[in-house]
Amino acid sequence: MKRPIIIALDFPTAERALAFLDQFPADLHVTVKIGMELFYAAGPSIVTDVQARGHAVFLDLKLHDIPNTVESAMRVIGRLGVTYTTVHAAGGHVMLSAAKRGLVAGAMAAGVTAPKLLAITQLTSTNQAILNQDQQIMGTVRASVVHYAKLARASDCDGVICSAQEVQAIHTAVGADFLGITPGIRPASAQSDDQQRVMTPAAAAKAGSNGLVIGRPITQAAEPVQAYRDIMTEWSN
Ligand SMILES: O=C(O)c1cc(=O)[nH]c(=O)n1[C@@H]1O[C@H](COP(=O)(O)O)[C@@H](O)[C@H]1O
Repeated sequence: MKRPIIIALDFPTAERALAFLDQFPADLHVTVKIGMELFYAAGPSIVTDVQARGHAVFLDLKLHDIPNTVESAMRVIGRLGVTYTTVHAAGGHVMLSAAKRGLVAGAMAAGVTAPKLLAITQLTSTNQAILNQDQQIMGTVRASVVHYAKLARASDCDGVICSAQEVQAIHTAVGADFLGITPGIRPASAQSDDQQRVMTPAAAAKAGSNGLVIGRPITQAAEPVQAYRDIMTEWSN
């Protein structure tokens, strides 16, 4: 399976997001992530606007609620024809299974392929201190991430979102066919920011990442298309 670079379209309006995206030649067929900021601002029409330009959509709404609510919301998302969507693994087995059920039912009703369901493990902004003190989860970040990956696999998810630092351990624990999609990607020269568990594109490729999620290193670059191409070169070599 092709390993995508997923551009996080973290913009406050549809106009800005689409103006940014329209710099990319249509034949590049980039995959873009629509997250909470853009979706809440622009509504579901932003999904069709991006799809109409020939790009695949990762709809990242990180659902985390009671199982019945998550299943109903996923039934709606399942109809949209997106390629990936997300749920928080911390919601537990019953909620994760309900999410999958809702997605499949929605996709079947609309006659589209069901999105791949990715469970958020520990956010890449979480470090050891946040895990142990704020979340009161003892043990290492890696152990918590691998635990959530096992839970996600047992709950019929297609993969997880994690740091590239944990991908190898996840593939060893639950199988190489389980997707480990990795944000927190930073070129070696980047300044530090809110991301805590970071890796370069080349290191993520070597670790076995199944796809990169990248926002600011592309969206805030002076030349976004060139930045995308440079990361693609590093990722594919
Ligand atoms: O679910 C995500 O996409 C996600 C999970 C995670 O653990 N860390 C993380 O950074 N993300 C998202 O990945 C993108 C990263 O953006 P940059 O930090 O700008 O590259 C943002 O849209 C985040 O919402």
